[in-house]
Amino acid sequence: MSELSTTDVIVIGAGVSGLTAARRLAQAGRSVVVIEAGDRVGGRTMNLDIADGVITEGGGQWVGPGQDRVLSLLDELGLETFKTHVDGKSIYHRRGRSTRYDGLIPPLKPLALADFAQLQLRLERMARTVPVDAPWTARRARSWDATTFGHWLDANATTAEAKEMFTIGFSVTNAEDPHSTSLLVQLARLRGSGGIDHALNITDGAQESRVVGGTVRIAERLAEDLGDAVVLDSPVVEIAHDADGVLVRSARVDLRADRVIVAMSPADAARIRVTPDLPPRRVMLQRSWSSGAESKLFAVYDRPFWREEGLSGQAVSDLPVAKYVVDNSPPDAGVGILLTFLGPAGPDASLDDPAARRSAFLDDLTVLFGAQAANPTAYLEKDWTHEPWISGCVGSRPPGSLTRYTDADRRPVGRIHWAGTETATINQGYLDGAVRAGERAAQEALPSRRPTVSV
Ligand SMILES: Cc1cc2nc3c(=O)[nH]c(=O)nc-3n(C[C@H](O)[C@H](O)[C@H](O)COP(=O)(O)OP(=O)(O)OC[C@H]3O[C@@H](n4cnc5c(N)ncnc54)[C@H](O)[C@@H]3O)c2cc1C
Repeated sequence: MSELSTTDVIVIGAGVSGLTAARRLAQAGRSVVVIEAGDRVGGRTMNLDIADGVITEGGGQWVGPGQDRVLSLLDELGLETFKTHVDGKSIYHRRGRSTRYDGLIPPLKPLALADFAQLQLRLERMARTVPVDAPWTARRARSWDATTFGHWLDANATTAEAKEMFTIGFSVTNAEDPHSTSLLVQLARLRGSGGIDHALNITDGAQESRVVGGTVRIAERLAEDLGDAVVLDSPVVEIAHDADGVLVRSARVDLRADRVIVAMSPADAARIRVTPDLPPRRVMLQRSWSSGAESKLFAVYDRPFWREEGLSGQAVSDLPVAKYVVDNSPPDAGVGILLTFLGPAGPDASLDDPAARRSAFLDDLTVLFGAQAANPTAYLEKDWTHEPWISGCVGSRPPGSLTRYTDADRRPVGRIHWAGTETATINQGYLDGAVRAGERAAQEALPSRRPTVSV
């Protein structure tokens, strides 16, 4: 155990949010220490190695227009982006039939297309009435928070095909079953992130670009600049706070500071003991936060062979595993990578077996892209339900939480401030939300000075 020392601000969690907060505080002349439980920085961003410097992203990977704070941070850190590959025809596969199409919108049947449009129109009209900073004050907040997005879809979709489209889009972008998220939460997210087209699209949307070298480079670059101020392998177990300062106890260091920023999802913050107790609103929010269960599955080929056939690599289907597929090849296309998202964990227990999952994914890819897809040179998976310090993918609030616990996600408790993408009002759940939350928490903690009185 190292000697007890002091700093202006302690940041707990070396994900994008915590490291951004630390950078802004250091830039403002504050001393800061970042304490991370794991043996690496980046949190929900990480690279998976394929071979010889070729990587793919196991966690968050895309950035897009409107995500101004993360785009500006990328510039500041000298990191470059490249466009997600979209050239060529995409595949829509439903009920045993594949259709190739150009552009963004899969060729749904005319009735389903009209249904999709009316659902989108209604959702966006409802979202416009939800104040992004205080969704619980919307006129219909109580009734929208009493139901789930999935139940709303069940009641308002008139075609199975349009409902399927929304379910696939929702599950991929939210890592959750639509029946577990409050409708009000979903409306607030739509309001804060540019609407449905923006959420679903590659071009002009949230999936437009990737970071050269992987998004984990953001955290790595931030940590490089912070140097020794980042302590790894040191899970924080307790925060003690009073009017004079905070004391943070972790596996490798105990530190005093004027303020602390907890930069992680509320579900993960629940593991840290706080004395005196947090307000019940905050405790209940943390306990009820549901983390998303989502895995990323990658099939790697010696080249993106589908491009030679005029295909973009993008597919939307009703197949068991590959419901949404995208070309995730590196910028030089030195290898070809097809990516799909699996989850939330569903009732199909056969997919619990890794070998069965791999084989079901490759079967689906073969249906979509032909026999060459059956024999990848490598297969990789990243499952976010087995991380020791991260309880899952981006999650959300169940019905009732937003109207009951309102802003307990980000309201400071004494000298404790909250960051993490889940506390953002704009682009919540995205990397951009993580940056915004870190910058907001740093701003709150700016009045900090080194504590002179012990806790
Ligand atoms: C599969 C997947 C796909 C995604 N796709 C995208 C995408 O394409 N685009 C996009 O914008 N976003 C995407 N996201 C979301 C994005 O990755 C997150 O919004 C962002 O990385 C969250 O950063 P954060 O700093 O808020 O939290 P985290 O990255 O979770 O950081 C929290 C840190 O706190 C640490 N910690 C936890 N407990 C303790 C403790 N007791 N003591 C010390 N440290 C602790 C954790 O180890 C972690 O490092 C995706 C996420 C996943 C998982």
